This record gives sequence, structure tokens and C-alpha cells, in this order.
Amino acid sequence: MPPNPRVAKAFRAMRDLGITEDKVKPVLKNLVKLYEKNWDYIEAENYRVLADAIFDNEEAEANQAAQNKKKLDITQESVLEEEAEEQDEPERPLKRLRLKYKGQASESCNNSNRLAGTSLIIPKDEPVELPEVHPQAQSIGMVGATPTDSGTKRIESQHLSRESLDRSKGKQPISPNAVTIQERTGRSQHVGANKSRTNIPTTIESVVVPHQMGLINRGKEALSPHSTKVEKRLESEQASLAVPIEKTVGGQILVQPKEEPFTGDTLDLPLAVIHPETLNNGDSSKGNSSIEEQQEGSEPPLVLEYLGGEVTSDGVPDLSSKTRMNSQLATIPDGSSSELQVASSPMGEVKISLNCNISPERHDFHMPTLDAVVKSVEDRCLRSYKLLDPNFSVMKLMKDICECFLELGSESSNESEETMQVSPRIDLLKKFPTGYPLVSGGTHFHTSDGLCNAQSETRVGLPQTLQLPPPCNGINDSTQPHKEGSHCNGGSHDDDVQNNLDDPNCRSLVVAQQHQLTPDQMRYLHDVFDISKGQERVVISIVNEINSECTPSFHYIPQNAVFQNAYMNFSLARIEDDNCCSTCCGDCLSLSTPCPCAYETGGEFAYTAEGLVKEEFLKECISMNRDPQKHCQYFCKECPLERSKNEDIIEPCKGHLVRKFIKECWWKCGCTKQCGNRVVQRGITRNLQVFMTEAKGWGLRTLEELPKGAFVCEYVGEVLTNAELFDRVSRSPKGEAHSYPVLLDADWGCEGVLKDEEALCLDATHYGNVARFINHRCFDSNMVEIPVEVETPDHHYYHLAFFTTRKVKAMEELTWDYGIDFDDVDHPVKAFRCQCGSKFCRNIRRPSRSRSSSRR
Ligand SMILES: C[S@@+](CC[C@H](N)C(=O)[O-])C[C@H]1O[C@@H](n2cnc3c(N)ncnc32)[C@H](O)[C@@H]1O
Repeated sequence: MPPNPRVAKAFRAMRDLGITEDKVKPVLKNLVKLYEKNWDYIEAENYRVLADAIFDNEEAEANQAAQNKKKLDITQESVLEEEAEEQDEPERPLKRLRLKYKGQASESCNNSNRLAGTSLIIPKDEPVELPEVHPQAQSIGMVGATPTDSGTKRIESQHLSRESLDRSKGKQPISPNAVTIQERTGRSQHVGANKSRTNIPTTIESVVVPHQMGLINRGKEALSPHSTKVEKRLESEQASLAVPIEKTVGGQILVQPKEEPFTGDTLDLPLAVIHPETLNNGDSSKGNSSIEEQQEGSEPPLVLEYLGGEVTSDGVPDLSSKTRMNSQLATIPDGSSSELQVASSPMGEVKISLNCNISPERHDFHMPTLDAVVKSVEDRCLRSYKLLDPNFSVMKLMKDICECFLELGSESSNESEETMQVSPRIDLLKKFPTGYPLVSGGTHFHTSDGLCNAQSETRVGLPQTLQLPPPCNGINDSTQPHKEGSHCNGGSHDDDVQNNLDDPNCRSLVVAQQHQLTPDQMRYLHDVFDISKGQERVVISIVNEINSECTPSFHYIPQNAVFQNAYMNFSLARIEDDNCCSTCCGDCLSLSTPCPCAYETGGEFAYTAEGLVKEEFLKECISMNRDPQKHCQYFCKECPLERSKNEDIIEPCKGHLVRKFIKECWWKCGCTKQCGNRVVQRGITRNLQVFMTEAKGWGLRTLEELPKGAFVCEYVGEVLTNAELFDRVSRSPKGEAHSYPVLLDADWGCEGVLKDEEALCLDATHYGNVARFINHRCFDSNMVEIPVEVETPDHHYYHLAFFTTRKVKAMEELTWDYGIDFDDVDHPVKAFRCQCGSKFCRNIRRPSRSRSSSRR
């Protein structure tokens, strides 16, 4: 029996961490048993459970060895004494690597079930072939994540996907401040819940990290899985270091506690809010003394409000960890419109945070730069305190900072370029004009370093800067003060947005400055202004004037990427010399006799000099879609699609259209990249926009008029085998549509019995391009898909390109006929209730118009 590929993958992942197979085998075997072959648990977060278990195991072995040695060296009497002493000591903590930000698993804010990529995956039993278990592996039963407690987490179907990495990135701190901010998720909102919504809160924070407790590179950890290679085996090699080590495994920061007696601490913060019962209004120095007095115990007792330790994925603190916490966040309102918070963690970090609330009348407020504030404070100190005046107080200083901040922000003369821009909250998706591309106007969004720059139509009079909605990962970000009580997931964000929009007094603000944006916010901006993140030749904007659904959660890729088993061989040698045009030069379309690349299309190039598909060719492709019965269909002896559906009883093939291919010139050809027979490979050139439709979710439209036969885009996704696709689908929760796969079955007919690895499809659920937004229209869609051969003559793999079937007006939605059989309940693409609006809609006239071939 060939080795289970998942075992091999696990070995590979551990090898990347510097762990040898012999160490992995016994532990893995035990884990597989423990999780009853539910590999999802083992594979989740780049095999975190496995890595943890191995490290635990090693540590247990090391401890055991040390103890054995000790026992040999000392007398029986001293052993007994030691044991007696040990009984008085608190139990040592489990020295397993802890996943930082554990429990903050990002949640897609998209509550549509169309985004199967963020779905919970139902694990499936699989045969496991593993060598004999090593007796030492037994300790892995202590690994924290059990099938039960993992049951509520979202788990990706594959080893760490880019999507999960990016979501993780969104959770990672970008600065030490952000660590605390993120970890305080939801809490500061709670604390400030009584604040007027009309105030403009600003926050100044200062973080103190004592030297001896210094966090290594905190906040600067590489977020990519590569860091696992760089930092492999840190935990065992550096276990004796006096400082805690952060490491990344699979993009997640793992924290190894330093060797120290167990104090009941964890690295998870924050933990408590302290409300002083009495306040000394107006006197900031009294505020200071209240802290001291609190420490001295002379102030009235502080009310401790538990904030939680490990914050769960939905931002709710895990109360079970309460007893392990000793960090705290002290909130010391001073009775004015400012609020001071002091947070500390068991790691010794101390953070002072001062919230200044600007009254509603201060509509003219604009955000000064931090440099300007600091300078102003220094000037003020020099003036007021004459350097270390005996009355000098840090609390006063903090308050001065706050006041300077407000003063500078209110000075109308201070509208220098350095000024950070702040605007009333608007929702980009709601407020942007939909009739025009975001790239065509004159209103700018910009940040101080110019990294994020976009424009919008001037006519609508957008504010000069744009408010970022909360990041759509289910994590509340306290860098956004407006977010009291708002949650991106579960629709509360929408409510919040709506409330803000409806409330004319609402002045929730966010400083749109590049270095202050979290990765999630950056992603959001990228998505809104260019969903392709600069990876296409044109900017592709996204607008929503229908509802407040967040931008879809997926990774934009401009070209197909192979997932795992799909067999794609782009060997140049497979393109035979007489099937390409190595002797051509320039533009093949200008040749009097077409080059060999035109053989595939009957000796004529499929494209006109204008880059459009020729009328005749297009007509045939359209007819094939509209009247499949009239065209040649192939019925496989053993259909890979049916085989994937059910290996035991393989249903007869339902038929595949034998499609016409376009063959483009390619690398082996002598022509230039500008050759007229290279259209699809040059990518998207048309102005497209993703927009929210009334009834079909997101859709794609053109912002410019398109002539008939124009190339629009290709369908890009992960290249999967059908078996892999069905495996994914079977892991999706029941009833969840897996809406983004297309079969690459255009040539299955000519292949005899296709091997599993040759029966391919594209899945754009997690990775894809704009084509994933193209909605279906029965029969008279304005685009048709045409298979295009570029890199390989093997038609297992090809490009699926969309061309217009007629002239398409600017702003028209682009559609294609999925060829979906609305009756085929087993098909990986779940039939939906068609809202295409075509008078030929097959979903209405079922069953008479039901298509016999199912292409998607
Ligand atoms: C490839 S996706 C298209 C983009 C999708 N609308 C979105 O929001 O991401 C296919 C899914 O879109 C929806 N859809 C596409 N065409 C539709 C139609 N004609 N009527 C209703 N829903 C449609 C269905 O949910 C389908 O599973």
C-alpha cells in the first residue's frame, strides 16, 4: 500500500521544523489514534498539535533522563527529601508551545454560505499507514486540542493555506502596542461603553517593557511559514534562555515560556479592568497618586472586573483561564472627558493609554502628527515646568499630551501636509459611486507615506479621507475607537455602520495612516480599491450599493496554481516542433500563411487583428453552450466525475462536450509577446468591477463597452483533481454550497480512461481571480467560455477563457452559462435557485429545458 500522502505531508512539515521522521512517527501515530483519524485536527494550523506533541514528548524524555541521572547520583535519603519538598511546590506548567493569539481564530465576516473557504470542515476517516509506535509517544495524550474542543474552530482543509496565513496576519500585532490592543479585543469597548457616541476619542498609549523581560522581536515576527525554517527547533535549543522566545509556526506566533517557576501567568492578556470607586476630578496628579495609593492599599478598594484571559475566536474571554491571570488593565477616569488606562501583563509590560474625547462641537478637529504633539508637549514642559519642576508629574504630562493633541488638532492653521487626515465615518462600500470606476476621479485617499493611494469619482464629493470599517475577520480592533459595541461578524458591524450613517452627529473617527493600519485594514483597502492587489494590469474595484456585506474573503491570484496531486507538466519538449512556430518572428497574425499554432483552429487563427475571437469560431462555441445536444459529446468509459462522486458504484458518464480549443503561441514560438495570437496569456485588459447584485451576491460587470468576441478574463483558481475537489466538498458542512469549481473536461473524450491526477478542475473558493464573481445566466449569457491551450498540448490542463457573445454595454453585468443541471443534486456545485432573469431560464422551465451536460 503506498504511504498515505497526509503522513508524508506531516513528515515534510515537521522536517521543515527540523524534526526527524523517527521523532514524528510515534507521536503522529498516537495522534492519529487519538483523533480517530480525523486528520483535520492534526493538520490544522500547520500541524500545530503535532509539533506541540513532539515538543512535549521531547521535554518529557529530557526531564525523565535528567531525573534518572539525578536519582543515580544522590542517595536514597536525599531523593526522599527532594520528593517531599517537591510535593509542596506548585505543579509545573505544561511546557508546551503555546499558540499566541490562540482563540482569536479569525472569522470571516461574510456570513454568506457562498464562501465555502471559510467553512468548518467535517473530518473524514482515512486509512493510515504508519510504522510501529514508539513507546515514548504515549504522553501526547496531554495535548490540549482535542477533537471536542476543536470542534468549534474553523479548520482549513489543507496545510496552511495562504488564506489562513493572511487571516493570521490580520491577527498579528504590527507593533507591541498592537499586541495589547488586539488582546484587549472587545474589552476597551466595554470599558468605554458609557461614552457618548458623538465624542471623538483619540488614544495615546505608551508601552513600557522592562529590559529583563524584553520580548524578542515582539511584533516583528515574520508571518510567513518560512520563519519556521529559520527558527526551527528554537524551543529545545533555547529552552534554557532566561527570556521567553516567540516563534512562528505556520505563520502563527508560538510563545515558549521561559524557564521560571510557575506563577500562574500566561502570556495571554489582558485581564482585568480596575474601576476606582472614587476619583479626583480635574486633578491629574491626584490620579497619579491614586495609583500609588491603590498599591499602598490606602485608597478605597478597587473594583475588579474580569476581562478574560485567552480571548476566544469571537472575542469573548475564556473565563476558565481566570485563575491563571495576573495581568491587569486599570481604567482611571478622571472625571473630565479623558480616560486613562494602565495595562500590565505578566510579562512585565506596562501600557498607559489616555483617551481624549473631543466634544461634538469640535467639528473642525483634525489629527495632528505625533511628532507635532510631542514637540508641543516638550515646549509646554519647558515653559511650564522649567525642567523638572518639583510639581512635575507624569500624569500631568500625560494630560498635557492629551490637551496638546486636542489643541493642535483644533488649530485651523495647522493644515499642513503632515497632518493626519481624519474624516467622519463613511462606509466605502455604501458611499462609493457605483456607476464609475473608482480609478477615474480626482478625490484621493492617501496616507502619509503614500503607499496606499486610490482615487474616486469627484462628482459625489467624497470626504478627503476614508473611514475604514472594522477588519472583517471577527476580531475587534481597538485602534478604531468608534467600534463600541460593534462586531464585524454576525452582522453587528453592519448595524454599527448603519447606525453611524444614520446618526448625523456621529463622528467616529479613524486615522487613516499607513503605519497605523492593521494588516486586515490594509487588505480591506486593497480589496476596495483594487481587488487584484495590483496583480492585474488593470485596477479592479469592488462596490456595494445594496447591503453592507464585507468584501469577500479569498486570495486573489492572477494565474492558476496547482493544489496538490494535479498532474501538470509544462515540459517544452511536449510541444512538438511542428506544432509551434519556433521560426516565426514578430506578430504571427500578420503572416500570409498562418503558423502551425493555427492548426488547432483549422489552419486559421481564432483571433482577429483587434484581438477578438472571430465570428465563426465564436458562433460555434456559443451554439455548443446553447444547444449541446447538437454537438459532439463524449461519454467516458469510466467518468472521472462519477468516479469522484462515488468510488464504489460508478454511475455512467453523463457526457462531456468535445470543445473547440484555441491554441495560443507560447515560449517555444519565435514570435514576440505582442503577437496577435497571444491574447489570454496577456491577462485582463478591460475595465471591470466587482459589484453587489440584487439577488445573486457579488457579480462582475464591465465599466467600458465591450465589442463582440472580446476577451474578458479567464477563470483562475486552484488546479485540483476531481478527487481532491470532492474530498473538499465532502468536508464542507452539509448544505453549504461549494460554488466556485469548474471542470476542465473539454477534452476528456479523447483521453480514454483518465487517471485521477489527470482529471482536473479549477476551484476558486480560496484562491481565484475576478472570474469567481461571474454569475450564471441561462442560455443567453453575454459571455462564453472557450478552452485555450497555452503551455501544454495535453488538454487535461488548459485555460478557461471568457469572451463576449455580443456587444456589451458599459455597466452591464457579465454572465456566463454555467451549464448547470439544476436537477443534479450530487454535483459539486450545488444548484441554486436561479435568479438570472433570462426568459430562457432553465430553473423555471424545468425539467424540459434541463441541460443534459453538466459542465460545472
Ligand atoms: C461563481 S459564484 C458567483 C459569485 C457569487 N455571486 C458571489 O457572491 O461570490 C456562484 C454562486 O453565485 C450565485 N449565483 C450565480 N448565479 C446565480 C443566479 N443566476 N441566480 C442566483 N444565484 C446565482 C450562486 O450562489 C452560486 O453558487
